Amino acid sequence: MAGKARADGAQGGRPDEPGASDADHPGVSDSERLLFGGPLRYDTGWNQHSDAFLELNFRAMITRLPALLSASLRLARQADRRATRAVIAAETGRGAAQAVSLLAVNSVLGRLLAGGPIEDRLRDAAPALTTVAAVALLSALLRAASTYATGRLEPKVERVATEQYLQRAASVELTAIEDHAFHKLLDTAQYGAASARRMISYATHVVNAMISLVAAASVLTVLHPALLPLLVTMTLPSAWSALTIARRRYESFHAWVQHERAGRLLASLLIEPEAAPEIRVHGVGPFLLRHFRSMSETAEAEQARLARLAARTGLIAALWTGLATVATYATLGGLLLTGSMALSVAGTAVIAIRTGSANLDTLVVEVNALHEEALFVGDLQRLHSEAETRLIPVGGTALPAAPREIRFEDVSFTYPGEHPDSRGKPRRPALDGVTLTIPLGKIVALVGENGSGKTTLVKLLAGLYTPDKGRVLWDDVDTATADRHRLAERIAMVAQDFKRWPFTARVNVAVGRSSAPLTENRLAEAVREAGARSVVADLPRGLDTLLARHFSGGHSLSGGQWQRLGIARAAYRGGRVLIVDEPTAALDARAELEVFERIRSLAGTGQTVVLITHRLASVRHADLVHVLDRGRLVESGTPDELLASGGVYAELYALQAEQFTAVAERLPTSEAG
Ligand SMILES: Nc1ncnc2c1ncn2[C@@H]1O[C@H](COP(=O)(O)OP(=O)(O)OP(=O)(O)O)[C@@H](O)[C@H]1O
Repeated sequence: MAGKARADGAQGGRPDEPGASDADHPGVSDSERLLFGGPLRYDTGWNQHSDAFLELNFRAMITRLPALLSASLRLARQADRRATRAVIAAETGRGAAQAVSLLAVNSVLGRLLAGGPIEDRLRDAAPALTTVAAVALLSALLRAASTYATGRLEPKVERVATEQYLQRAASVELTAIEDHAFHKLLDTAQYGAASARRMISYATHVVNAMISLVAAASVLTVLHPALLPLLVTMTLPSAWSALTIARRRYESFHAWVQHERAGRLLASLLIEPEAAPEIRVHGVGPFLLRHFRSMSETAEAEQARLARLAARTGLIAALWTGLATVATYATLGGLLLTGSMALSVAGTAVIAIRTGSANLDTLVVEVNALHEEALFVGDLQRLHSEAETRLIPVGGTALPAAPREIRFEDVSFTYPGEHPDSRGKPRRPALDGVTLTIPLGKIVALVGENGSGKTTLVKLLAGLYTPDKGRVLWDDVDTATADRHRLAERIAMVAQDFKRWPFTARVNVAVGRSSAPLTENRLAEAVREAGARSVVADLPRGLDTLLARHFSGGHSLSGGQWQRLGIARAAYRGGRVLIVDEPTAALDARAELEVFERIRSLAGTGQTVVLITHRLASVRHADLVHVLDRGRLVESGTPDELLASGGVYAELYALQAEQFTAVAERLPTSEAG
């Protein structure tokens, strides 16, 4: 199945069913076959998920409903208690008003169809008629009250649900965010907040329809017990059809959510400024557009499949309802003909049947809509419970106030999941039995070829991951049991791909310590320390320049300028341990020297610097160098010791030095030429 559009389709036309050939799937267009593993094998890499399918059946849907309903009630109460109470009271009142109204109509009909002069009959019916009018007025007032309270409640519910969603997303471990299954849950659950909002009005309609239905059903039972089951038979088919269609839609949504996300990503790639140069120079536009169209066409085929099934289900239900309606009215006719029912009672029965079946229809439609929304709110709840198990722990052992060293003891770490290029083969460990020491207050450099595990090591150091095996110790305190928030407070990090926030330059620096109020002096000092003063001076509005080019008034920075702001951010944070991953990759030669000079002076102030760099000439001022190779520590020592030992470091150093020597040797010749 590798290289095919796994789980990017739904049942029927789904391209991910085991053992199915492409020919079985009319939903998969030729271009998509190319995208996901045809002759060109232009696999964009989004098709590697195979989720366990949802277990949904009719009974499960019904039994889950109360729990989901109460969840939405809980949300509503969290959002606004008073408005929730007002909605419940108004809807209950409206339902009761309908029951009273039906009974009053029954009484009106009874009086009008009784014997005696018409004046007397009208006079007798007058109180009941007044009740009908009063109840109608009350009902209108309650409806207005409910509309107002619901309108107030809905946006609040959405806000509370969204906040809970975002809060969960921000407080889980990095491994959860990087886990594709959890990410899919984040994807689907984002619709839960809007669904929770919509559930409120559906829930009010359900409450209202249920009470009205109970009223109509009670009146019918009193009139004749045979009429009630017939009413139920009339409405069951629409219930079945609506729930079946909803279930299919939901299943399809789950199967296609990744596809949909990929489609949106393709569309956004076509318009994002960062991709624009390459799209034009490499002509990537038509490629992306072709795949966007192919993905959209596949999604359209799924929509068509759902529509076809919905039409068929609707037809079957309509046939069934028609037969039940005929049976109901035939029964009523039979009762009249045999004299088992008076004409006035039959009149009320017709009204009750019409009201009852209208209520049942409403109930079915609203319960169905409620159920559909509840399924998405259910995703939100699943996210909450899943996030609960993956939260960054709060509290823990205190770290020593003035530790001497950080020690990695036989640390191994493997990224979760399979190796992306191999079928079912587990990933190789990114770190494998690493034992090393980081003395605090010194400059420690991590060196090694691409993929040797340097970034992974500093992520473990920062507490972003915990080791699968071994320990990371601050003196004698194991970071696995330490207070993670306190640990993070001691770390400042300029990651390789540090975030370029679409905010002002000021915020981009101060976000390094967003929990404390912004201090201008500290900010100026951080900008100076990072050598970013010239960068800020060149900005049209200095620190207040918006660094988001696609916004009006936005400005863009070069990679090197950004890098200095990143360093300023870490300096502003002022953690005890400063981790810098490739700090000079985008800097010119002069800036590089300057940055290393500053990094050295930071160590002079007692800050520990953990430096990852490929520029070995810059490492010569480090107090200690650890060399990694394929996840293992292969050498440790001062730069001079490592050069003298003639190992991996010396070899890499010689390779870099050779390049300069070769160029230097060629220079006079080329100048002469
Ligand atoms: N988030 C991740 N998920 C899965 N595998 C990862 C992840 N990050 C890194 N890896 C894998 O872990 C191994 C070590 O990567 P790491 O980024 O630590 O190396 P590095 O020494 O910092 O490389 P470079 O010098 O290129 O930055 C690599 O094989 C890489 O593919």
